[in-house]
Amino acid sequence: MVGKITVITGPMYSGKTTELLSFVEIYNIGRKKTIVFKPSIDNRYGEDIVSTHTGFKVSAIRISKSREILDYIRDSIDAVFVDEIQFFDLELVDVVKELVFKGIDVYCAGLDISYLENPFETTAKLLAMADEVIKKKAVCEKCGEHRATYSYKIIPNGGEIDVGGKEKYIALCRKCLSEIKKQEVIL
Ligand SMILES: Nc1ncnc2c1ncn2[C@@H]1O[C@H](COP(=O)(O)OP(=O)(O)O)[C@@H](O)[C@H]1O
Ligand SMILES: Cc1cn([C@H]2C[C@H](O)[C@@H](COP(=O)(O)O)O2)c(=O)[nH]c1=O
Ligand SMILES: [Zn+2]
Repeated sequence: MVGKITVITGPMYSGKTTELLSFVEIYNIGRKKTIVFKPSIDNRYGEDIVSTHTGFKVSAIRISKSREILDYIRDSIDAVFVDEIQFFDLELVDVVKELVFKGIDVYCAGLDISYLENPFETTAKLLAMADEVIKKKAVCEKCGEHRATYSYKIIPNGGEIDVGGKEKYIALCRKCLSEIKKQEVIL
């Protein structure tokens, strides 16, 4: 038996973690054995927790390197969930392959592009391998339409890897992002 790969992607606030955790619940209701991982760099909500922006939380294992996932895998595990995949090293791709060939379903959630609009490589590679891709949109914080595909950094410092929330990033649609960029050129 082989497992399947599902990747949930989109900008910040688009509901990626909410969707990931709803799949965790579905497996748990079906009395399937699940395990959730997050990168140790993401220290926003405490050490051993994955949380949505609305505060819904589940227990998670914090890891620094993708390969550590394999240390926690037992024969009884039915599904593995990984949040914030954009922060993981590229070896996550091989780890995910190994898991699906063991018959485990793997669900990954994370940003597709940075605020500089560069694709996050680990997400991009997993998207290419996925059996199922769920692309989410957020509400644009400028025009209010449910069309936001970009995470815009309001304080343009701190680098491309920079953990944070609303104090640093907002969700924007393409039209509003292009308007803001035009203003940035004028200023
Ligand atoms: N601009 C926004 N668009 C949509 N939801 C937002 C926005 N800002 C805050 N939220 C809240 O964020 C929740 C989604 O949180 P979460 O699943 O953690 O998203 P993600 O993992 O994609 O950042 C929504 O249910 C909503 O309550
Ligand atoms: C756009 C962007 C985001 N980040 C960081 C900011 C947050 O800590 C996470 C994304 O969290 P979410 O669950 O999707 O809301 O990523 C970053 O480091 N670099 C970026 O360009
Ligand atoms: Zn907009």
